[in-house]
Amino acid sequence: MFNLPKSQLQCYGESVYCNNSDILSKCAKQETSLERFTSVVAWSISTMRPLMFGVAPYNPVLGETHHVSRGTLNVLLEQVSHHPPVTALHATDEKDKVEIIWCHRPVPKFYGTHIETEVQGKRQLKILDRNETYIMNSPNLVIRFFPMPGVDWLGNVTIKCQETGLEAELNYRGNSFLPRPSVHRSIKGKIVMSSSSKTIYVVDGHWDRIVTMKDVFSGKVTVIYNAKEVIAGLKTPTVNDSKGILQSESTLVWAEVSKNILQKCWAKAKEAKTCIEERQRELAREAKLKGESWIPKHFTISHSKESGWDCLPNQKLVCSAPIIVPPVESHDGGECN
Ligand SMILES: CC(C)CCC[C@@H](C)[C@H]1CC[C@H]2[C@@H]3CC=C4C[C@@H](O)CC[C@]4(C)[C@H]3CC[C@]12C
Repeated sequence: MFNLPKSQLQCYGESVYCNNSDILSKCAKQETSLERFTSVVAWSISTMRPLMFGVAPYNPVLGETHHVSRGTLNVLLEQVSHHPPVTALHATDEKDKVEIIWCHRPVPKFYGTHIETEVQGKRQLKILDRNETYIMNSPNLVIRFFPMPGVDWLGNVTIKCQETGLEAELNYRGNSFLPRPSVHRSIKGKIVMSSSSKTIYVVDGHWDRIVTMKDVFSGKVTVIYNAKEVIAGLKTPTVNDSKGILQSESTLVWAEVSKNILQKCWAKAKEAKTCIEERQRELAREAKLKGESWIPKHFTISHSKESGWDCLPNQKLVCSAPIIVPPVESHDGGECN
């Protein structure tokens, strides 16, 4: 398998900081709890993007970080464990008063025709002004080799807001054998009031195209998510202040490997990658000898058999980053608001 010239940390980060429309601030701005909830559902879908087959991001080294800002949204990721791999994400936006905390541990299972990676761990989105926390999970990632090569999201996602009692059940589906476009990358689900288990909206569509919701009382159908609008024409983050970049930053850690991949110098890329992995093994060996356990810089991690891995950010706010996502030009009359 070839490497994408970026790290897994960057892939996780992109799903938060690379949005064309302001789908995240919409979650905070909506007036009613039901509107906020449906916006959170749309945001959750926006983090599930189509991934490329045949290319994999780098496996992050322990302590690797990725720190990027987009407008007032500051995102910080850290690889808090290497064996097993655990990635933590913290993002805050002081203007919109939202906070995101993710803690993920991918667990791949190998089958003859595909690899199914369960993405364990939870995602939290907090709307601070309203004192609301939305807790959700990630679907599984399926890398299929046969009969049609492809990467897809599969399985169930639950989104819950305890404060308002609203809940969503989403089911990501795909083709198992027969290629049927209506099923391919489809998503079906419902939004319910958990106390009465009454369905309010039925969610239907395709996560790589359009997702709608239908009001079960009035029958009215509205588009809640349009993949094209949200993820088309995304901007690559750029370095704004090269002196401010941490030694542990993904773009710096993997710079040599990425440079060689982009120049198609495969042997050199491989050499640089082996070098990073060797150093990682060496550090792990030393730490083991000293009986030291690794302490992440930006998160406090906990682990239990029942609830798995959990990460709590050490800082209340993420500071602005030396790498920024350039603003989208709104030449067509502010389409992106
Ligand atoms: C055994 C080998 C081939 C498996 C390699 C799996 C790698 C490529 C998988 C494992 C977990 C995956 C990540 C799981 C969750 C997310 C969050 C989502 O919002 C964007 C994609 C992203 C960031 C995935 C990118 C690909 C990923 C890093």
